[in-house]
Amino acid sequence: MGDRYELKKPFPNLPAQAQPAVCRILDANLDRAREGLRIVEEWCRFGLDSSELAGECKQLRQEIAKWHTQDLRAFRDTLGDVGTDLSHPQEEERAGIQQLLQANLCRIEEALRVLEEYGKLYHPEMGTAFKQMRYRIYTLESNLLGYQRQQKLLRSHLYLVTSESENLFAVVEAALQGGLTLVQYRDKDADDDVRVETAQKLRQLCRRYEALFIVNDRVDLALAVDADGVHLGQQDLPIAMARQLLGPHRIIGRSTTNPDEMRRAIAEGADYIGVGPVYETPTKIGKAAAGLEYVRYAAQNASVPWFAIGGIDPTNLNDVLSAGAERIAAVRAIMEAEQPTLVTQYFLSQLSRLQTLRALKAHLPQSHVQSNNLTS
Ligand SMILES: Cc1ncc(COP(=O)(O)OP(=O)(O)O)c(N)n1
Ligand SMILES: Cc1ncsc1CCOP(=O)(O)O
Ligand SMILES: [Mg+2]
Repeated sequence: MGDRYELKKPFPNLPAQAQPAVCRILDANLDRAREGLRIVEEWCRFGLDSSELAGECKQLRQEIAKWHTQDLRAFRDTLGDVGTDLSHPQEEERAGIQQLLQANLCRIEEALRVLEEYGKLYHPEMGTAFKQMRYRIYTLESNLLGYQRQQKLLRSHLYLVTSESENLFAVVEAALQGGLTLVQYRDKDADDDVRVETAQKLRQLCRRYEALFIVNDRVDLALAVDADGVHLGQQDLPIAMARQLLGPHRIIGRSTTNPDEMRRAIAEGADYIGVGPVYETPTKIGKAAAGLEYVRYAAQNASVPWFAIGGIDPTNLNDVLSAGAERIAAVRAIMEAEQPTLVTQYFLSQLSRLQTLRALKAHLPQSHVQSNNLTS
């Protein structure tokens, strides 16, 4: 195909009086699809640094452009278009990047569907071409969502695992206000109807703050509420089985208490692992501490993001970080805090200070690190 699609035989069946309207529909939707793609492409390029996803958007834009011939543009009549003033209130406000992307992907899909249907009247090959492009958008959407999740996971250094609480939503929201980006819903006792309702509400809350939402133990519940992923312990479903059920783009985390479990979790495809319990904890009675030794082992050997967990609070955080942790998970320290926002901010500030220090150390000569006491 050249730069523009060659019109071998436009309008094989359509009466002449309907042709201008169809041309205007095609012209408007060719524009709409490309505009939407450009918006998604910019995020893939500048927000996610993904040349692969940006490249797919660009290719689709170029394929659409080939159909946008002069014949169709010639029918444009913007002044006479009764629809130019119609805008949806939701177009005026976007809660965040996720919503912006979702809205534009939806716009592209709608435009491609219109092009598929009306295109069949215009040219024998247009319907099939746009149907294929619509399926490519579905794939793009799913890859984009998966990529976004992985990026967010990489950027998350603090993980709140919830416990039953009368103030569950208020505490989680307070932590989100403090900058938390990763939440796990953990409830070992509630009935399923309560679990579904609670998970749905937490899911909504996390969405509002653009935080990842993970469900503990239950793949079915994670799917039912469209969670970003699931956390599985050693006694829960095998990772391969969970992956089959969840598809390629949701996050799967696995608990590990020793090097052997770590090796297996990573080999089986866990996206992240829990490392602990670092200290004995009343949140998990009867579970022996794996200790700081295991944290040191993880710092040297884990090849996926890992969260030190178990008994971590502001008083011992420094010991855990000194053992090499860059990510931590906590239940009581946040769920039972008088000021969950402040504790969250404290954890995050210490974790981010550590990252800065380690990045600095990696770029400075060793003599400078020692003489300026930049050890952590
Ligand atoms: C981040 C994280 N790490 C470890 C666990 C513990 O999971 P598991 O061993 O399955 O125990 P329960 O939480 O199910 O009691 C976790 N939940 N999160
Ligand atoms: C769920 C879990 N898995 C290992 S330790 C732990 C509980 C951590 O809770 P806390 O932060 O209150 O000690
Ligand atoms: Mg479990």
